[in-house]
Amino acid sequence: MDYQGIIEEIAALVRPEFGKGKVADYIPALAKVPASKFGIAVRTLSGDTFQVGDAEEAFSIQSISKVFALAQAYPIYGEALWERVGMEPSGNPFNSLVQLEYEKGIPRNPFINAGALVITDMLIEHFPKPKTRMLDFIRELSGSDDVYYDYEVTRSEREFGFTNAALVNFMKSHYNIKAPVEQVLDVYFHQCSVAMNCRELASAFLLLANHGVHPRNGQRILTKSQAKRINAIMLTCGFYDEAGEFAFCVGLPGKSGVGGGIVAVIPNELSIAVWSPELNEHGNSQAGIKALELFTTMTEMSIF
Ligand SMILES: NC(=O)CC[C@H](N)C(=O)O
Repeated sequence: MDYQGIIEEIAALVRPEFGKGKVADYIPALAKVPASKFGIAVRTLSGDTFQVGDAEEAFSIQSISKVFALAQAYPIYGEALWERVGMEPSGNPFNSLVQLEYEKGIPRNPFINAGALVITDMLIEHFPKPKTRMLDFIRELSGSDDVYYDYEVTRSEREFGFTNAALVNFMKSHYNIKAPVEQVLDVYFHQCSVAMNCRELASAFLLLANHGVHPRNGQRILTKSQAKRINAIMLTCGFYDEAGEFAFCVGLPGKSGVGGGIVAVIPNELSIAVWSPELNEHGNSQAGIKALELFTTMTEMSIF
């Protein structure tokens, strides 16, 4: 398959999407990123890399980090993890508060903010240095020591993190948060501010195309079943209240972030990362979704 030709064609075809979305500004540091950035990287399990545009430029991965957090917590807590967070799509925006009250402080899934904050709390309970461990884990998976915390973004998240603070406080009142509220927010804001590029992201997500085995050193990080389940949750919950449409148009498990990144996985084959900072009304990359839709259409590859 001529992946290089396909992604180059996609980079040209998505141009009309530019200007239709809006760069995230509720985290002020993200608003500074030029809207015109665009990159795609494809990594195959057979060891090839294909890339186009700004695929080597680091950006804020934001909620894509929720997958890395879950991939650390799941092997430690096993199925007990699901006692504190659910596995159902929320049908609500990523930072929604409403469901939490009806459902007594148990978030719907690990990819909305509330659920990710519970996973962060679990990582704090287990690891003496969860922030260092997060970075080490992502560096190990991506094979790149260049992955870093963008502290300007971390500060910006903290300064305007009132909704996340509300979520943690509410869950703490339901005893679903164990660590101090400030610590949970600190680790979570760091994890969201991880900066890396499309190539590194695509490399890291090969883990989930490879049934939980690190594709380069052969180390098993997740059981086959855990990898399947994380992919299932990416498919049903990875795009919040747009998860149905993403499955409908793209047909792959994936995860987005408000930095404009999206990573998707074709099990047994490849992973693909796209970056374009302008977001649609659901907080997902406008051109990124279009690019992935074109990718599965042109390659005729999806999980369905
Ligand atoms: N959807 C996202 O990428 C949101 C992440 C962001 N850091 C937040 O917590 O609001």
